[in-house]
Amino acid sequence: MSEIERRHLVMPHLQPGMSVGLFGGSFNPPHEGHLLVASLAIQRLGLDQLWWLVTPGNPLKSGNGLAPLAERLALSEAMARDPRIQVTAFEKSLGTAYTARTIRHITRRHPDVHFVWVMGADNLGSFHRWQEWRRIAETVPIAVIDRPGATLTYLSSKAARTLDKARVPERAAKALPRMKPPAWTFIHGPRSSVSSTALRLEKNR
Ligand SMILES: Nc1ncnc2c1ncn2[C@@H]1O[C@H](COP(=O)(O)OP(=O)(O)OP(=O)(O)O)[C@@H](O)[C@H]1O
Ligand SMILES: O=C(O)c1ccc[n+]([C@@H]2O[C@H](COP(=O)([O-])O)[C@@H](O)[C@H]2O)c1
Repeated sequence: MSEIERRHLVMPHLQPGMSVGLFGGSFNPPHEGHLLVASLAIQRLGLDQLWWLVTPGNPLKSGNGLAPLAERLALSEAMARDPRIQVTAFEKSLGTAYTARTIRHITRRHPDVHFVWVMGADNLGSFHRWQEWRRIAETVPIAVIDRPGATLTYLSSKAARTLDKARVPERAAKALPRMKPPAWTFIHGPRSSVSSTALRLEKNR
């Protein structure tokens, strides 16, 4: 295992009462869109920390073309300069790529911290295919950040329809981390149309 992987296997340090965003992704590679989501979430949700959770591998994506974890970590570190952003790969040490298991582990270990799952609007469209997605929504509040091409996803996605009654207005976003789940909101703000897929295609051209 590389040195950078080893350094990122430990869960970041926390204090009781903190509000912490959990921003999971492949980051293959990380880009400006991720930074925009991170800063918007920190600002609008009033977060003390945002964990940039670099996944060992999205269970719904083929591993084809997935850069090594060490490379994705190094690029993420170089990009996320805000001290409130903690780049971590501790899911690898848990031996899971499933978000439900990650969240169960984190919330049991830190019952005195207010966690909120952060994801782009495109992920809301496939959220109902994630393992134990209902359990995730019952365990932590969720902030969905607008993304070009996915702005209206919340109208059509199975998860959004199922969780309709748990949706809170965007103006209540600051209170979201302390709300009893299920609770979710959709956050609008500056958008970026960058994607890792486009960057990989450009690189291989
Ligand atoms: N430009 C963006 N705007 C809003 N959310 C984004 C943006 N890019 C990525 N995200 C969100 O960041 C998280 C991690 O995404 P990921 O690392 O898969 O990047 P991606 O650009 O979507 O990658 P790929 O094109 O390979 O699917 C997801 O929740 C995704 O919705
Ligand atoms: O737990 C699942 O079943 C699951 C299915 C798809 C995606 N996820 C998680 O969603 C996050 C975003 O993944 P990605 O590849 O869209 O960046 C990342 O943390 C993945 O591990 C989780």
